[in-house]
Amino acid sequence: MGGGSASLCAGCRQAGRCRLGIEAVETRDDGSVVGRFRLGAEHEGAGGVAHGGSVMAAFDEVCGVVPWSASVLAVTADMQVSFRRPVPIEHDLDIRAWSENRDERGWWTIAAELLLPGPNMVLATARGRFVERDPERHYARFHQWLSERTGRTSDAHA
Ligand SMILES: CCCCCCCCCCCC(=O)SCCNC(=O)CCNC(=O)[C@H](O)C(C)(C)COP(=O)(O)OP(=O)(O)OC[C@H]1O[C@@H](n2cnc3c(N)ncnc32)[C@H](O)[C@@H]1OP(=O)(O)O
Repeated sequence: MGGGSASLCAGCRQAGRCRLGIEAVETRDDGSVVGRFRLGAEHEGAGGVAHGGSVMAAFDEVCGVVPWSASVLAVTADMQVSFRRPVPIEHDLDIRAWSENRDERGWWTIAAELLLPGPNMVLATARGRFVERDPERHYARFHQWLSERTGRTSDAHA
């Protein structure tokens, strides 16, 4: 994914828009990624402040673009988020994400910060580990695992 508008995940493709309000994702020459987005009223927790889970989803998405920009699918293994200031809804926001490490087993450590443009204030930070997966094998293995345990695959892929 180069500079310009964001590609959509499978769920958002069905909706025809990024439901997290991610408008543009740009990959820089150094491999870092900047996503500009705006959380709408449907992401309000209370008092004009975004729900923490929506902020975490935005971090997950933009961090996932870092390996994706290197033509690698890496799934989230874990992520820690620090909420430093309330995150406003209906406001331009930036997430900057970059790789801190990629080991020989295909584990990435990706760090990110959510900024309020203008004052350029850090509102939240994240650090997560992402694991490289062959997309075809990963999702085939998932469906097999699910059907072995439940007798059915996920409804979306039945
Ligand atoms: C177009 C625009 C895009 C836009 C591009 C933007 C991309 C955005 C990406 C966003 C990123 C995401 O949200 S990704 C979605 C959230 N993350 C996930 O779904 C990951 C779920 N977790 C896992 O699949 C696994 O635990 C891993 C891969 C994280 C860790 O695996 P590992 O440490 O290497 O070890 P491994 O032995 O392989 O697996 C650990 C245990 O998980 C099981 N396991 C591993 N893989 C699977 C699997 N596929 N299906 C079922 N089970 C599995 C193993 O059997 C084992 O069970 P046992 O022996 O212990 O019983």
